[in-house]
Amino acid sequence: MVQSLFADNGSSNKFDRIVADLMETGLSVCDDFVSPLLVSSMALEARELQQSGAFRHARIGRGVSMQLRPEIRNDRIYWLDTENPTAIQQPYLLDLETLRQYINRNLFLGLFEYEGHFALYPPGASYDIHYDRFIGALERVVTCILYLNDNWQAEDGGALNIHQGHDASTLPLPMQILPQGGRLVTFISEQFPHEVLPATRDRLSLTGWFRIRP
Ligand SMILES: O=C(O)CCC(=O)C(=O)O
Ligand SMILES: [Fe+2]
Repeated sequence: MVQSLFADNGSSNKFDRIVADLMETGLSVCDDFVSPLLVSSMALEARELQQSGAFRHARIGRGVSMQLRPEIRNDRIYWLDTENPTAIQQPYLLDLETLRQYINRNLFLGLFEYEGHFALYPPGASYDIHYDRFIGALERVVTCILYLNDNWQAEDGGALNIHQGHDASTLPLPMQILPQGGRLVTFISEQFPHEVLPATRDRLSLTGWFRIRP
């Protein structure tokens, strides 16, 4: 069953619920967005890519100002080829396409395409507080993070810490969200500064953004 951590608005499906949360608060946490079987298949695919050396140290910034800054961010990433998704990625990307259409229909954001990467945070790795939408990445409008971890416990750490942004929020912020497998966190990128806290075990996710035309 799909559960929303926020208001039960009586909507019938996960896309309606996420859209209702986005309209109300700018942020949605949807458990079981993806089935456990698909979570483990995607996690296995990410592991195989990592073992074949396909992951790269993540950088910050964009274009010429892109740089390695491990003191700010030290996860490893692998960009999806969304034009040629693997059979394992396809069901999730199809769901994201449905979500994109729901968001456009209800929030009129004109979201145009999706970009995303697997991210692996080894134990102790973190990502300092930041916005996903900034000068140089203004086309990123909605952030979607799918977690791919089995049986995550609070004592494992690694929470996504959502902070108060420029505008007052109706949410109780800061809010910590654990990277539980199958959980999708969606938020308006410019609305929430956020950080990834260090974990005691590997932390795997598929992070992406719906973009507008630059
Ligand atoms: O993995 C997360 O919980 C957040 C990752 C993130 O903030 C990013 O990649 O921009
Ligand atoms: Fe982020």
